Amino acid sequence: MIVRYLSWDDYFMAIAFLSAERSKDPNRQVGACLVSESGIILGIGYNGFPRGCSDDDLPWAKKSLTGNPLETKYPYVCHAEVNTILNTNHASANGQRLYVTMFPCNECAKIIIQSGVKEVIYFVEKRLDNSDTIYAASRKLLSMANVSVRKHQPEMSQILIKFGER
Ligand SMILES: O=c1[nH]c(=O)n([C@H]2C[C@H](O)[C@@H](COP(=O)(O)O)O2)cc1CO
Ligand SMILES: [Zn+2]
Repeated sequence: MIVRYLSWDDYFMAIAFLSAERSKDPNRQVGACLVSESGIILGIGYNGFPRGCSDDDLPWAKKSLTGNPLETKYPYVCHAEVNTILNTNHASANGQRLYVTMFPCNECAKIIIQSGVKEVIYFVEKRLDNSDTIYAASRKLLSMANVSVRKHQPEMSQILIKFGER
C-alpha cells in the first residue's frame, strides 16, 4: 500500500493555514508557523487583537463611517507574523524559517529580520489597499538582510481533515 504523506513544506504551510482559521478578522485570516533549522515547530500564530483586549470592545471594521481611524481594526490588530514570533516556545536559534499564508508587510519584515529568521515562505501576495509601498519596503528590507523569500509550491492541492476513527 502506498502511504500518502505530506512534504515538510506542505506540512508547515498547512499548519499556518490551520492557525489562520482561528482568526476572528471577518475580512482576512492570516496564519504563520515558525520552524527551526531542524524542522521543529517553534511557534504558531494568527492575526488578532492583543491578549486581554476583547473583540467585544474593539472594531473589526476596515473603514469607519465617521472617518475616525480608531474605529477600524488597523491600530489594534497584531499581525500573524508578530504573534508567531512572540509566541515561540523555544529560545531563538539559527536558520529559522517562517511559513506565512500571506506575504509579510514591512513592519513584520523588521521583526522577522530582528528575530533572526533566515527564510520566509509565503503562500499568496495579496495587494491590500494602497499597499504597494509597504510590500516594496518589505521586500527591500528582507533582501538587504539576506532573508530568503520564496513562494510556496504546494505538492498537494488540498488537505482534508476528517474527525473520526483512524
Ligand atoms: O503582514 C500582515 N499580517 C497580518 O496578519 N495582517 C492582518 C492584519 C489584518 O487583520 C488583516 C488585513 O486586513 P485587510 O485585508 O482587511 O486590510 O491581515 C496583515 C498583514 C499585512 O500584509
Ligand atoms: Zn505585518
